[in-house]
Amino acid sequence: MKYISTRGQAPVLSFEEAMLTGLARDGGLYVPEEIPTFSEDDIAALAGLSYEDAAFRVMKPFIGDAFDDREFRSIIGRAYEGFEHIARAPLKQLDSNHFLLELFHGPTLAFKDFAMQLIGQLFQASLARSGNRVTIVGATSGDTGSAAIEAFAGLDNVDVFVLYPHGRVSEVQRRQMTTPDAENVHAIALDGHFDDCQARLKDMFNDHAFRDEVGLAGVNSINWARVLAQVVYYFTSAVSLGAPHRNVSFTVPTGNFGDIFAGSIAKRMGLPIDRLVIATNQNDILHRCMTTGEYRTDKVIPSISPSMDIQVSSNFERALFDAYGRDGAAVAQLMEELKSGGFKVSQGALEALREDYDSGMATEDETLATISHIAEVTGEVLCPHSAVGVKVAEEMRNPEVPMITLATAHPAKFPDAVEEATGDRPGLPPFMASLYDRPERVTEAKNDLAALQSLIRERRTT
Ligand SMILES: Cc1ncc(COP(=O)(O)O)c(C=O)c1O
Ligand SMILES: N[C@@H](CCOP(=O)(O)O)C(=O)O
Repeated sequence: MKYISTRGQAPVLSFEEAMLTGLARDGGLYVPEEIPTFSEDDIAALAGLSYEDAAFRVMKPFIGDAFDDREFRSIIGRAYEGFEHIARAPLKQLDSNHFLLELFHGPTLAFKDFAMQLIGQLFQASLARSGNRVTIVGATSGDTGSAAIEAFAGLDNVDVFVLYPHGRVSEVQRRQMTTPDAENVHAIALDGHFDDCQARLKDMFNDHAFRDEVGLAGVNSINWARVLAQVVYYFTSAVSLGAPHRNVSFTVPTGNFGDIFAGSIAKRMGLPIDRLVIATNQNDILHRCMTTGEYRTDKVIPSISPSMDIQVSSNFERALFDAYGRDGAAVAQLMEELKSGGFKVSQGALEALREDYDSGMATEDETLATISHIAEVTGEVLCPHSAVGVKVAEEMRNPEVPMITLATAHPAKFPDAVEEATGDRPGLPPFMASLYDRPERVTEAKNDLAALQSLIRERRTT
């Protein structure tokens, strides 16, 4: 399996190389040259398997010979052993044909753990073999950063720097990033919003001298391995509702477009997905784009679902690459136009996007009302991101096709919003009980590339 860049000008890489490289050297994102397909029998054979066994079968065709089967199985086993739920990603029924896929039973209580725990193990195995050292820099609106710090804290051969928007993550998210005391992890509160963090991260990758000097690696969904690990739960959940003999749809609370893009990969592999619904909060650039064809950035408006307060949606580039017939030059041109505020998607590409995706948005009031209504009717307490998904799913769903909404974080990560909606403050699980008592360690930084690069050079232990 080979990986190519969405901008068509970077070296073609193997899985392991793409995983360690992060952003392609032409500024694009790596995608598989071809998507492997599963037959109906392959999909049916996933029924009844453990999450780990299903993960092995779904991911194996993408990794080639990077890890032998024994090693890959044992990496997967270690990645998911810390999850609190035996099913890893359990389904809950909300209504006759609406299901919630709970993705928050990992160590940092968000869907990011599914990929990050795996990547931590993959990096460790690969770096131990090569003896190389890397500096991981991540950009986060709250959940990727905590998951990355949890996955890489104390590991050999790796330093992790996480840029988060100062004052724009929840207290639980911040403490998850600032309280671990391992010397190789560093939380940086950037004076800006998430898009600034992600832009500086991409600037660092595009500064080839710097990336080579520090051995820069990425664990955002820039990294194909992140997307790949997220493909698995589309299969396990659809199969448990009757796939391949029954179609299902998914609604995905969306910001950086990695999670829903993983769903589109599952569909192209042969999983019978009827609709993939993009659900956004009031930062609704993706919904506006799907509706009008105009992708124009606007001011980020802080919301009660802060992890989705994103305007420059990184993985949309991967979807555009496919929608433009895998024309790297066309994608590079669009990304150039994005630097000055946005672009218009061609009619053909928009039609291609609409073949795969529907979209909807939830206002702040609708999000709160959904948390309150669902708690009252079903007893399920949603985090605000998941509530955005449930609200949009209810609007968009076809009663004939089961709808699965991804519940992307635990409500206890966003207790203020949940308390406002329900009157009850959700508590953290016992294993995180000391979070509020631990000392915090954080560096405040300006939104300035050179200053950030100096900070990373100074603090790196490797
Ligand atoms: C809780 C939560 N829900 C939804 C999203 C959106 O996911 P994606 O960025 O993959 O679209 C994020 C951020 O990634 C998140 O942290
Ligand atoms: N919502 C994310 C933003 C970064 O997304 P990623 O999937 O590219 O890592 C977060 O919580 O940090």
